[in-house]
Amino acid sequence: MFSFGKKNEEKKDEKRAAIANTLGIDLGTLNTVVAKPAGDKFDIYKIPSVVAVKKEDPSYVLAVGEEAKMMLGRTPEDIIAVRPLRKGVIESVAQAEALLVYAMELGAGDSESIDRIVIGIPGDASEVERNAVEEIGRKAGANYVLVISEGLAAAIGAGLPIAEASGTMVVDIGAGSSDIVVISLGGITDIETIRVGGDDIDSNIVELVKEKFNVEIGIHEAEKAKIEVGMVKCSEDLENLKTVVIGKCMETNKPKKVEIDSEMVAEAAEPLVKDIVNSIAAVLERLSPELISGVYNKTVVVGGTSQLRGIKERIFEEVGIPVEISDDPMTVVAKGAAIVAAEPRALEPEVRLKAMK
Ligand SMILES: Nc1ncnc2c1ncn2[C@@H]1O[C@H](COP(=O)(O)OP(=O)(O)OP(=O)(O)O)[C@@H](O)[C@H]1O
Repeated sequence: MFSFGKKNEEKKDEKRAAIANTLGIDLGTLNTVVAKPAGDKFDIYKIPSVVAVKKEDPSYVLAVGEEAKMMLGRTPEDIIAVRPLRKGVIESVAQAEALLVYAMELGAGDSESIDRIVIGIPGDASEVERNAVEEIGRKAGANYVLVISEGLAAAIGAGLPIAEASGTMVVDIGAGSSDIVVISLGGITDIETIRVGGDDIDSNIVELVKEKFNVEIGIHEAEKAKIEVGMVKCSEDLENLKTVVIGKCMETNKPKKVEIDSEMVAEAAEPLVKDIVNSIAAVLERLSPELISGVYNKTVVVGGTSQLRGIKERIFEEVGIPVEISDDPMTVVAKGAAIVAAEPRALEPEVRLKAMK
């Protein structure tokens, strides 16, 4: 692909054509994000990671993405709407393939086909899981499929100095899994993955509402409340916001309004927050002193759950690292993957060495 010795214009045309047929994909538990390089920007497509299938034959896919999401919990008896990934892991290969084919079609747009895709998956994915995703990518029609850690993709997408020897860190708090990744010289030097994320906050909110008000609310209502008023415990005096959700009274079975406030969300988020700070602390314990100043100077938090108020303050209070919250937390992984797809040599050793000179 990168044939040296050709005339500059020829090389540029080749590169443009190659980039037009590349995609970066963040195959997420909740959302699948597709980034397609377009000049020096990206076209972004966001798809709910949901497929609707026949109950009798779960490999028979009826709808994907937004259309399937509308069916979650509301489907007729013979149809079920499911998420192909759970906690960042593929649960059904046939359903994940349908999701990926849809994502690739959306990303391909007018291009006839997609040559190269790079897919971000959780950092602790096993060899079997990695191979399964690669296989799905090839089955979905890509000639070249590379699977990389979401954390590394996020660092590249966030523009962190990954090639430098001084080190940098990414904390990616997603829906079903979270990664803490230390990167230096273009490669991962340490990683801690926990299979928890924003989804766990939602189910904790459902439980708390049941306990406190004897009312059952849907998981979507819980997520909506979390996004509207969410915060985490920290020493900063954050405003206690309030919102109202409707659930089913467990005594009367009638609809009942309940108020959810920021403090309740913070309580629901506490187990996840503790897991995150403990994982960062574990990484810091293992961190070489050569990398500590790089990590201190440049740690970025990405992923949808990074948007909870107070997370930046809480991490600093607990582990002493000043972090930056990405202003683009939900698309950086796909963007980073797209950069690697368009320029696979971004990860090659000679590029890392060059970056050291
Ligand atoms: N403003 C917000 N405040 C708090 N949480 C949010 C906000 N917006 C989205 N989220 C949460 O972020 C999570 C989705 O984030 P993201 O898209 O990064 O995850 P994912 O890539 O699908 O999951 P994973 O990386 O675990 O596979 C969900 O739990 C969602 O509820």
